[in-house]
Amino acid sequence: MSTAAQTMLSPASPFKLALVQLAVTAEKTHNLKHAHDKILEAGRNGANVVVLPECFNSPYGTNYFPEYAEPLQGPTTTMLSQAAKEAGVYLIGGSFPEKKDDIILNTLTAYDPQGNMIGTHHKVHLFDIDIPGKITFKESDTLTAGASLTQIETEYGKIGLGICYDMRFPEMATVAARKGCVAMIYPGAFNMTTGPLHWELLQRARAVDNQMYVAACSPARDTSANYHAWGHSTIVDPKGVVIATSDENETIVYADVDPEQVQSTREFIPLYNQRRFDIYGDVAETVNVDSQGNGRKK
Ligand SMILES: O=C(O)CCC(=O)C(=O)O
Repeated sequence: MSTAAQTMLSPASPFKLALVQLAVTAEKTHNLKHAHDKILEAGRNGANVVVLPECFNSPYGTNYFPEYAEPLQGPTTTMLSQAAKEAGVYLIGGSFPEKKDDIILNTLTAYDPQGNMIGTHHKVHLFDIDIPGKITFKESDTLTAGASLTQIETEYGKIGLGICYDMRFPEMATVAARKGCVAMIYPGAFNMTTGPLHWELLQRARAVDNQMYVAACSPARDTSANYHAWGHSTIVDPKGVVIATSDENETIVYADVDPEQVQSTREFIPLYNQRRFDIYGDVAETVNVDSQGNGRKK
């Protein structure tokens, strides 16, 4: 292990990662209780870090966001904090529509095993696409985008966070990797058009580019809902190999994450230390905006 690569990684130890591919309904109270039960189940099965899907407390759809939105301190984060503490796990609590003054954000909150909130991420790239005859979706109709990147510190090392469409923007994962994260984790909810095309490919791409673990956690597919999630929650290792995945049904996907794999991958194929920042600059240095957008390059 070269010193240069070692110093870029935060102190880290192996952990068991669990992705809860939750069956989400239109009933918020039920979703919260069900998510709570599944977090505890993952904890009983030995998980150290548990992840929920994007928009786990409401159906996914721009029309639902205003109806289900709640303040940051509300029933959803109360449940998440309690569940993290009861299960004794780090919890990357999916996302929910957060009402903040007169705007709605797609918000991810993360907790330590004592139930303290240790990070929030507001989806930075809103899902606005139009594939004629297939899917049209415009999150920006009701949501406001976040303006900063988020990495959390855990006893297992640093973890970078994004939400779904954020996965398509490679800079986010690259910044996280260069800031010493061992994994990039995305609660997400791809669909039946882009899911089969890109869901796994994007995760493998982010993993192989950055030589880090990448995981994405989807809701289970509900064919009676308006939006049919792709499912297939997946964990990819730093070599780009899928080490755990699923179909579209409710399940919990588990894998062991070993930060040593990040180090050895970077040693065998030393991209990490071969970057030519003298030619194109270091994205981790140039992208450093706070929640107000200060620091953004003009
Ligand atoms: O990027 C995609 O294809 C899907 C993104 C998405 O569903 C989302 O951001 O919620």
